[in-house]
Amino acid sequence: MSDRAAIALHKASVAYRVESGQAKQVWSDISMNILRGDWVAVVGRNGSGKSTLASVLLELCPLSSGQLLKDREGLTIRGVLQIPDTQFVGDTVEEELQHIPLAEDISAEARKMKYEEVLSRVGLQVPVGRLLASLSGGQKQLVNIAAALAAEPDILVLDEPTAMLDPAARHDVLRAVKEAHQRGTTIVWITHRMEEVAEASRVVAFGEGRIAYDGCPKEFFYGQSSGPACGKSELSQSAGTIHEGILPPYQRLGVEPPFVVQTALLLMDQGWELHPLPLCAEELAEAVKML
Ligand SMILES: Nc1ncnc2c1ncn2[C@@H]1O[C@H](COP(=O)(O)OP(=O)(O)OP(=O)(O)O)[C@@H](O)[C@H]1O
Repeated sequence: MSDRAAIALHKASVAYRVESGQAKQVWSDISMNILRGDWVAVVGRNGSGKSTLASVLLELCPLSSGQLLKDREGLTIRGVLQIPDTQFVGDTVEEELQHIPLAEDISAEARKMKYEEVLSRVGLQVPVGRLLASLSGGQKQLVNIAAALAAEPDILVLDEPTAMLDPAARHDVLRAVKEAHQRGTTIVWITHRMEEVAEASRVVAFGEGRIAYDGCPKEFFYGQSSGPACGKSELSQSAGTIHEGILPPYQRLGVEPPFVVQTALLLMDQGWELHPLPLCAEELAEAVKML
């Protein structure tokens, strides 16, 4: 485990028991360090093992072999799972927020105001006494995200947190997670939305039960043309990590790049040199201005 890692996997394998009673191997021999303060985007096709990573990090799924290592006792890890209802412990919004650290002598009124503030950080405005069963899927997901953020964990694991959200709510969640990251929370963000990868300092791509790519987002989308590879020495030690080859990693993994990258690649195909290589609309605008 690297000195800078908050949490690490060492030669980790996971097997699920299936109906026939046999074990189905999902990962084998995965090693990776998640560094303190990292923002890791986890990508890969359906069934490639991303949610299994969330479950392993949250200690909901045991390893069949290998180790999950933490940098210290008491490291706090919170997660937001794909299906919000599976995470609820209470019946009302308020009951989901009761673990938030607050002064013991706080008045009922101040407590209610604090809960409303926590919900408003992700743009959710519902009465705190509202029954969870009466919320929409996206609203339920926002309750879980608000609760996880308010706990101010050392590591926040988000499994497709924006899958059910409208664009405004996605924007609010991204802003709130960025603020948590700036305060020092390490982020592990599992996503199929490639535009969300732009926020990350690092991309880990799963493919066929192993880590198929571990590196920076620019290299993930632009391959060798992104310049010198970003520091990877401390990251994945997976024996199967792929970095060779001419095709950019996203193409080898069969995922579709975000619109900004698609536009940039078309411009580059037509002979334009872009600086910087854009991952977001602001960078694309900057690169186009320089042409
Ligand atoms: N509880 C379980 N029992 C048996 N097999 C499981 C279980 N959970 C997941 N699997 C299998 O493990 C593999 C990886 O599943 P996982 O949910 O980790 O993939 P994923 O990359 O998150 O997929 P998606 O993008 O569709 O959410 C799949 O083949 C899935 O069928």
